[in-house]
Amino acid sequence: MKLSHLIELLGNNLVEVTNLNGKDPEVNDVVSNSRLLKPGNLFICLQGTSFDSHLLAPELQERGAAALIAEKKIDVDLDIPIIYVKSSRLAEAHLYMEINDHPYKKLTTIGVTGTNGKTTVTTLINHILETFQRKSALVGTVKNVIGDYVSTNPKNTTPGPATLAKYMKMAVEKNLEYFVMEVSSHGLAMHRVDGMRFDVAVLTNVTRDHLDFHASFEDYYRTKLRIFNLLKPVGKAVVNSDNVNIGDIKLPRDKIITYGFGNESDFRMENLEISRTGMYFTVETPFGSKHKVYTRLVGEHNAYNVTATIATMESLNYDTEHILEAISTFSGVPGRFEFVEEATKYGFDVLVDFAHTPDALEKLLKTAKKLSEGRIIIVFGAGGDADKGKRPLMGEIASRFADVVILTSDDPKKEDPEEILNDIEAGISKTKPYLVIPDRREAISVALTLANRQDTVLIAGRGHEDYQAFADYVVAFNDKRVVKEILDTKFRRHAKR
Ligand SMILES: CC(=O)N[C@H]1[C@@H](OP(=O)(O)OP(=O)(O)OC[C@H]2O[C@@H](n3ccc(=O)[nH]c3=O)[C@H](O)[C@@H]2O)O[C@H](CO)[C@@H](O)[C@@H]1O[C@H](C)C(=O)N[C@@H](C)C(=O)N[C@H](CCC(=O)O)C(=O)O
Ligand SMILES: Nc1ncnc2c1ncn2[C@@H]1O[C@H](COP(=O)(O)OP(=O)(O)OP(=O)(O)O)[C@@H](O)[C@H]1O
Repeated sequence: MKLSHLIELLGNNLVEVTNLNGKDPEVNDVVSNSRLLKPGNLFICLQGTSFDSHLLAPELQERGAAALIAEKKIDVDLDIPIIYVKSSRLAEAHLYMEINDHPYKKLTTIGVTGTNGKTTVTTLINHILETFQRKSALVGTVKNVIGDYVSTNPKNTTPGPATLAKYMKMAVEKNLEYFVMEVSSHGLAMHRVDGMRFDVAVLTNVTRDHLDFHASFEDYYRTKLRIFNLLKPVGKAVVNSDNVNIGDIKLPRDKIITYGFGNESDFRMENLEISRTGMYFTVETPFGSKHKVYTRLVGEHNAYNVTATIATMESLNYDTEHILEAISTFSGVPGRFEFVEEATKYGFDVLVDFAHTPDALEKLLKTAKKLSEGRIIIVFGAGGDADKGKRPLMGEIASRFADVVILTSDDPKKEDPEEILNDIEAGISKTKPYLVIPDRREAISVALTLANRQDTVLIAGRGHEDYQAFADYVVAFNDKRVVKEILDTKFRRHAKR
């Protein structure tokens, strides 16, 4: 394709074009990673979070780039055209979709954003679609599945524009019909999804997280709302109106479908009954029908996730009773409110959960308290290189709801694990027993040893993850596996008779 065609697509992102000299070179591909550059490519330079690829400009020309896109002045003499834009990331998002023939147009696209619940909702939607024998791709934190292509533990929850466009094109080539994806606030802020449009965009909730990246809670909240600028003309917004003020969404009311316990919700929940093995509740639809819902998921937060899913599927014209049948067979996402069944023979419960925000931790603790007849013992930490301000809040919540708190390492990354623990400890009430045991295996072992019959041990923060990342090394670690190993090899307590 001609460079002039790609320039036209930049719209008001375009600032100026230099070095064109009457030429209109042929461009054979678009690329933003220099390691992948081939002669004839249009290269997008951008100021990244750790690297500035504008600095590579002379090398890129030398290696045959047809032209460059830049968002900063390139102060070296080049012969190839330079297209200056306001935002290289925005250009990236649009151009990758263009060269992949806008695959989102051939798919029914569902994007789920929110602080918590994205993986649960996307996985449940995907499960329902599979039950209806619809072919669907799933993209998110735990895995990316596009037909027979599967990648586990992806680098990003929301892939960058190049990978996203590649996945969508793959989905079209594999004759898939749906594309269900998690949309993180980083993804929205970095324009990763700006080149595509959604048939349904879901907002599960916005509570404190990522304030290392976003300037303020307001900025984080507004970033989440940006997903609603990316709807297809037929698109619908599905919103938790108990948490989000729908007046903040700049869409006509008939484009917004709300859900919650509140009286004004379009999909209104009531009569929630929670047990260890699942929940029953009622959902009243905007059409006035009332439905009894059964789900194997546990916790009020999961009632929200299930109802978000019902609203989404209804908006795509699926029959409510069939949706509910499919929901009843969903066993959940690994590492989310997952019991380690091996512990029950000792008379106590062990639960692994991915709660790593104050809100998720509170929801987890409240649910566990409802279900447990004994004490709640919680083992948790906080991830490194991330929002530090949430740490004391998590400490405060843990000591408010749990009987015994054991602070340990989560995923310290480049931070000193002891400092992370100090940050959490600052929020802990000193009137309750708590321990600080940096080694996660040891912390879990102590929690299991302390557990009496009928107690519940919560191991929070790592969920399905099977590693812990430290400054210079990564260790294999999966909470559920470690619990089983400790019970199998070290536990000397008599099993329940
Ligand atoms: C901090 C951050 O978010 N970084 C993301 C960002 O990277 P970046 O573009 O800033 O990368 P960079 O290394 O500075 O490079 C800048 C540019 O130079 C190019 N480059 C770089 C080196 C080189 O030799 N040649 C070259 O051309 C790069 O291709 C890039 O275009 O854009 C990339 C593509 O979109 C992302 O993969 C990458 O995510 C990193 C891996 C990451 O860890 N991000 C986390 C914070 C994140 O995004 N998390 C959310 C989930 C959050 C949650 O809910 O918990 C997510 O959606 O994953
Ligand atoms: N609707 C919800 N409201 C509050 N907390 C929730 C909700 N759904 C799940 N959680 C909590 O968040 C944890 C992670 O759930 P899930 O993986 O579905 O969310 P997520 O948004 O994908 O998280 P992440 O982006 O960090 O991967 C769960 O283990 C649970 O503790």
